[in-house]
Amino acid sequence: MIEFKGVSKTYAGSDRPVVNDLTFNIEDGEICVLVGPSGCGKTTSMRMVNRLIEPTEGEILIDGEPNTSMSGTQLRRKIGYAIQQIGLFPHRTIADNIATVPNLLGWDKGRMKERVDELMDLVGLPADQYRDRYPAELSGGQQQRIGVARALAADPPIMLMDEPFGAVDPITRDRLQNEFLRIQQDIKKTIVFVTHDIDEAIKMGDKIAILKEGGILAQYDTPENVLVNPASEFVQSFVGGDRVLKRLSLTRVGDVDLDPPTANGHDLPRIREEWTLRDALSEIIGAGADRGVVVQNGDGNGASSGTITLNSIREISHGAGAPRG
Ligand SMILES: Nc1ncnc2c1ncn2[C@@H]1O[C@H](COP(=O)(O)OP(=O)(O)OP(=O)(O)O)[C@@H](O)[C@H]1O
Repeated sequence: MIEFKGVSKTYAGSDRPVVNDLTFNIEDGEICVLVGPSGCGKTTSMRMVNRLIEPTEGEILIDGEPNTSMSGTQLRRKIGYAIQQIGLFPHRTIADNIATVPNLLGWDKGRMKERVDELMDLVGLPADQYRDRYPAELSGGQQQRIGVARALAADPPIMLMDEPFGAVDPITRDRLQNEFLRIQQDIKKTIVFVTHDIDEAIKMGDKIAILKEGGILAQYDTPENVLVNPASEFVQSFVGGDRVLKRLSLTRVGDVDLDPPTANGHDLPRIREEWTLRDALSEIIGAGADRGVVVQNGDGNGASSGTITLNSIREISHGAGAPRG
């Protein structure tokens, strides 16, 4: 667990904190997304975890121990770091880039090679094809995968990720996010993830910490609760007007109570169980129908497990209400 306890940061030469009295806990195996407008202190907050920046007040505990009591080597072993600018070394091969931290930790060559191959496989770039290339020979999306692999290299329990999928087009970004969520199901790291994009925060976060100007924590909650019960006008406007749609993108068709299969459903749109309600809504409306036939497997030809209607989607979306208090 990572615990922020009354953490503030005021940079030298300024009289105003950019991070102000942050107190919250990040549970093991969870992705906590720090999100908020530009300059609200997201990166500063994250970099205090691995002590690239020291707080002026308060402390950060990792598994109950203040991070100030840990050596540089201990912090590197415990905490991986992936950033938007990627920071791959241009004159080192992909394999050497990924092995940066194991190298610093003095791993032997065989163990390093094995780990590099395993990670390249994990992020979907076959080692025999890519290990000896240089960063400039990879696309932006491939470079970001390598950035993530490098951060994972020494198998740290904690990962800090600063806009790790920021510098690519929206489609590649969506793919990288999905891949990473799939990987996370297996590796279960404790992750601090910085983004300025609320949609990314809602998609990636088990919890979201919404910061506002001056580094003040506006709300810390699950994506669902942030959408349903925004704690203030600020959170409500930051989350945006299409909260109902965002909420629908949190729920999969397969997770809701369906109506029974219809007998004459040939003309109805096919809705896959793994789709989100938002995808289902768009497919049903696009087909000019009021319901769709839910099918079980990915190719759309599977057995029908039921019917989903516009009415039931509307009922589910009703939870998105006014701000609390
Ligand atoms: N080394 C520094 N010295 C002085 N001020 C700094 C320093 N680093 C950041 N700041 C200031 O602290 C504030 C918070 O910066 P930070 O990078 O943490 O914000 P952010 O929320 O990550 O922003 P962005 O989304 O734009 O990256 C900003 O006003 C920034 O100008």
